Amino acid sequence: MSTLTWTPDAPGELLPGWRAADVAAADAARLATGVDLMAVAAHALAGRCAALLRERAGGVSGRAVVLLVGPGNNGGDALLAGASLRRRGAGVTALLLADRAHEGGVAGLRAAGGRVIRPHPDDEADLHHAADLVRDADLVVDGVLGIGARGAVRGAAHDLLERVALRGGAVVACDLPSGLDPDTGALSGPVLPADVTVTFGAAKAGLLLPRGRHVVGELVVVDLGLEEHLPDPALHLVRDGGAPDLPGPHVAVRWPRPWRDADKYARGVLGVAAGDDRYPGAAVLACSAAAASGVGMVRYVPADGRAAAVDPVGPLVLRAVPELLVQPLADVGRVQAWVVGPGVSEPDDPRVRHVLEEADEPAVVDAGALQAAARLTREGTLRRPDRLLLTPHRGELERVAGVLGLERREDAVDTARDVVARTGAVVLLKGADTVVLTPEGRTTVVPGGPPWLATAGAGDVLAGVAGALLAAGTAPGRAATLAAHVHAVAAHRASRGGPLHAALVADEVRGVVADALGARVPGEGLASGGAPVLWDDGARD
Ligand SMILES: NC(=O)C1=CN([C@@H]2O[C@H](COP(=O)(O)OP(=O)(O)OC[C@H]3O[C@@H](n4cnc5c(N)ncnc54)[C@H](OP(=O)(O)O)[C@@H]3O)[C@@H](O)[C@H]2O)[C@@H](O)CC1
Ligand SMILES: [K+]
Repeated sequence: MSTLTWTPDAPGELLPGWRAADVAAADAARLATGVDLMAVAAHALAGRCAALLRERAGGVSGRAVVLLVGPGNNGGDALLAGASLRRRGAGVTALLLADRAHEGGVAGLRAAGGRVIRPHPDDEADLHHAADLVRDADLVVDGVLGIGARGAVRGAAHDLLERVALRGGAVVACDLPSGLDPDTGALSGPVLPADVTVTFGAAKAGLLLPRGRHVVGELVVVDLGLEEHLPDPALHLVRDGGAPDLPGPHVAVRWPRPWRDADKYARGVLGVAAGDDRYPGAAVLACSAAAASGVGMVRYVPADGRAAAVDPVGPLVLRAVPELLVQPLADVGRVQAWVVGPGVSEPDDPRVRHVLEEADEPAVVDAGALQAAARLTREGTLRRPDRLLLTPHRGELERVAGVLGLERREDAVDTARDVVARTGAVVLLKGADTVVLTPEGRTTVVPGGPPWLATAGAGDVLAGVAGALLAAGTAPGRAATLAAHVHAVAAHRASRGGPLHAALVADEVRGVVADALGARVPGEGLASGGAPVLWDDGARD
């Protein structure tokens, strides 16, 4: 479970993240206006450090603070914050871990009465002493590297971090945990996981991405007045409602809700082409989750064009969702969206061919239909990919990329981006966190469910929720983000810290959506007064 929160409480539902180069350019533009950004940054950093010391060590005065200082301005921030903490009575020691250090910062700390030590990188006794100081500190400020970092931390800082990485005391990262790539969140070398990361000007994308999130702790974004100098964000992170089991405002604002006299078609009719003799449960889970998400009706389409009377899966699905219709592909009535692929084991299943090559309705393409989508892309016969939402986990994504002949990438998010570019469909990449990427270039990170959610059938539930949203007219990118968030929140509820299974997650979906929408008056339609039934302003988030 991620502990990432952010303050000050952002008014929006989404936290934007930028690339380091964009933030550096905005920094430079803002600096040119004559503002002393480092002073503002250091002041905010010192304030958060003092608060953490009060929380964890009962005060600031007399507490031991160690600054890990690298060669650049990141170290300068830490030194100036250290000077401020020293003036508040803390004992502050700076460990200079590179061959140079920010001069103004060193002078500032010395003037305030702080101690400055430069451990020799090749001297075992020096490093040992430094490691002891770090271990005994009430608070460590990581100012080794910021957005100027290239690769893993090197030199004395590397050796020291390796020795102290598992210490238990409080850690505040200055701008970002050193060793975390500000753009991708990739961690290289030893990294000190932070209790709080105080980041300057704008959240860096890497702080919000799955690979980096778990070492960030609480994220504090310090306002440096960069807004007008920043381009569009590289990505967004969806926020929860204050705890992982509470849905965030994103859902309340965007979930489609029925108008007072909406009929079932207005609510959305979903075709579910899922499950077969080998995997009947996938159909049950997808249909249950769709029903729990507010779909108007589900038409379940059995394998092999079988009639309802002879299909063995139909009775199971009907037991779970008595109001649904079981209809063979040849007789299926009107639907507004599809879920295709969960529990489909035959690569040539006619249901897959129908949805991917003949249908025009939006579709969630999962599991057994993913490779077919890749193959049809290659053959140029995938019908209207802009209506499709592909929902692979990492392994499936690799296979899709393989079928598409894409170059191997180290980071799954990069692979997903390539798949989006090649197919023209939205991709929802499942993992510890979910990442949604759209052809318009929007990337949204949705904090994941508990680790217990890595369980058979979890993806079938997600597909059902997303399918219900597509049937209601929600655009694929937005449906993906909403479904992933509701799914993760439902999983937190189902788990309550313990094991879960997919059917329990499906059971929680209805309550999560109801809680998210609870503030609205039932039957009154949309606060926005928009489209009569369900709304979608076309935004692709
Ligand atoms: N700009 C502004 O207005 C503001 C900036 N602010 C602050 O400045 C920070 C950016 O500062 P910065 O540009 O000096 O970069 P920073 O990350 O401190 O270090 C770069 C140095 O590290 C070195 N180095 C690189 N990789 C390395 C490695 N793996 N292992 C070891 N060394 C490595 C690299 O050396 P090089 O490799 O280039 O020889 C270079 O000397 C930013 O994060 C924020 O905290 C705030 O005060 C707000 C206003
Ligand atoms: K840092």
